[in-house]
Amino acid sequence: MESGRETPRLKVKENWFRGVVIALVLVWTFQLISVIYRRRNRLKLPPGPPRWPVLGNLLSLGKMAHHDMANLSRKYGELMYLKLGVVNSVVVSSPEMAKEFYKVQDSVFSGRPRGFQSKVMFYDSQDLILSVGDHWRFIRKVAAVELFSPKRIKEFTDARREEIMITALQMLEKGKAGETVKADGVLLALSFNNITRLLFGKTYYGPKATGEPADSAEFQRLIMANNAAGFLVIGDFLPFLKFLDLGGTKAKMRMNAQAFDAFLSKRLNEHRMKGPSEQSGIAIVDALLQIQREDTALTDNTIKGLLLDMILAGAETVSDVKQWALTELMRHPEILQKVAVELDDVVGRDRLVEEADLVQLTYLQAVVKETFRLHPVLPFLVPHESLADTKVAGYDIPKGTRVFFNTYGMGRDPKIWEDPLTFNPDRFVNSPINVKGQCYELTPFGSGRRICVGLNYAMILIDFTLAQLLHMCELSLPHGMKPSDVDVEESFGEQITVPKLHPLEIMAKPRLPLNVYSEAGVIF
Ligand code: HEM
Repeated sequence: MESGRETPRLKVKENWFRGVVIALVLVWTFQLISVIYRRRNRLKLPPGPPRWPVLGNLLSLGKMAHHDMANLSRKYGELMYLKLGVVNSVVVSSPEMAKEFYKVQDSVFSGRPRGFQSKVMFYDSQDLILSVGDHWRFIRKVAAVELFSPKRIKEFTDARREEIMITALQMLEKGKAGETVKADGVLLALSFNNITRLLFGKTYYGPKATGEPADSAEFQRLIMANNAAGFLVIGDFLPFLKFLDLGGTKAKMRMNAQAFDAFLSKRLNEHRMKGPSEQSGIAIVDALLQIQREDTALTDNTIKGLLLDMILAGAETVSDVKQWALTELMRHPEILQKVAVELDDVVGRDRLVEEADLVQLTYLQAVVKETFRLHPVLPFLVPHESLADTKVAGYDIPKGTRVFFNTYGMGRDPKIWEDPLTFNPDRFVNSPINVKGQCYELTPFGSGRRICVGLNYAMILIDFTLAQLLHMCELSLPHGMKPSDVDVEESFGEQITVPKLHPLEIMAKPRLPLNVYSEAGVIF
């Protein structure tokens, strides 16, 4: 007896069994591949550029992906297919086609892609921007009804005015000392202060920040670290490279996710302990905690995800739009002059702008629309994903297809706009086109059921800041610089936004009688 050792017969049997299993796996894999292959071949996909094996069209998109998408779709048409690694994608480039996705098949295309970032940073897509299905419906309702209702937005009017005054004062003080300001810095600080004041009742930027200095330093560090990390993870497109961490993006995202989570958990704990303060509106975090007390489906992770959405989606977008608008105004003194004339007609020179004036500032609104058209800060919006197999314009769109709305290309398309490269707000004067998702040639906030939930709030921030700054301040360029020297170079790549590459530099001087400032508490 050879106890503890295998007999030759047993070994033969085992090898035979292994062989059969391997053969079966191979046959099954082969069958699966051929089924997928046959199915793909049967599909009638929209036209698109030739694809490389494995990489597909990944190499067709460079650093300025929105330029490449716009150029390619000029060649391949209003519905273009791109294969980004393993990800089926379509690019939508005409108002008619956008309507098909946003309206006719809104529910089919209401999904969002998932990836490494949504998993580690956004609580496995438990936030609002990245969630789908019933969970999305639940938070969307909370956000639309409880957080961004007209009543709630109005409650924060005083807070918005105060924050804009702080910015105007800062600019005027610099101007008095003969110094210019970099618009990106002051506008970004203003946007983050507006958002965090809405969310937590505190501000974390600038000398007048009301948050603890350590919290302010951490918040600012996190914003910079998040931008530095980027948003693209190659393994989301080429799964066989999932084990790699090119450029350390995944490690950076994990670290940022932990630090954001710690920051947000601290805010939740503080507000749980203190309860709401009603100084100027109930902070959104208090409103969410109140809802949580009545409906436990609103978990801490969902609340934190939603707060993170608003921090990351609602500040840089708003400040980038304002900077692009000011840039175009400084390049076009005749348009700036028309804005000033309107402000003096509507508001006069013996008081400051109030939010109630905005509805009458129709030329300024046209300037903002023209800014959205020529400089969309989200050039292909936030991608959607199809939740089922479907057909569009006779083409097959498989389930899981990513949808990019080519707003950059559409905004510059001569088939849609006359003289599209010229900044001309007059095209929107007496025009029915608005940015509320009903006019598919101009959808900077998207459209349909997933339209930006912060749209009305964002528009007030943009219009009010521009109106107030342009009414209070005489803006000029640095000494020796001509309007034609102001560049419109874009940068792309940090997150999915397109800010101005070189910050706009401006000098602010008072343009109203000095008593108007002192009566409003702005002393410089
Ligand atoms: C100029 C400023 C802004 C622009 C251009 C913008 C644009 C967008 C776009 C294009 C989408 C996706 C729409 C779609 O999928 O069809 C979106 C979604 C969203 N935005 Fe904004 N946004 C801005 C400001 C804000 C602000 C101020 C907030 C909140 C404080 C906000 C919060 C959100 C959220 C939570 C979503 C996800 C909605 C959902 O998926 O159901 N955004 N935004």
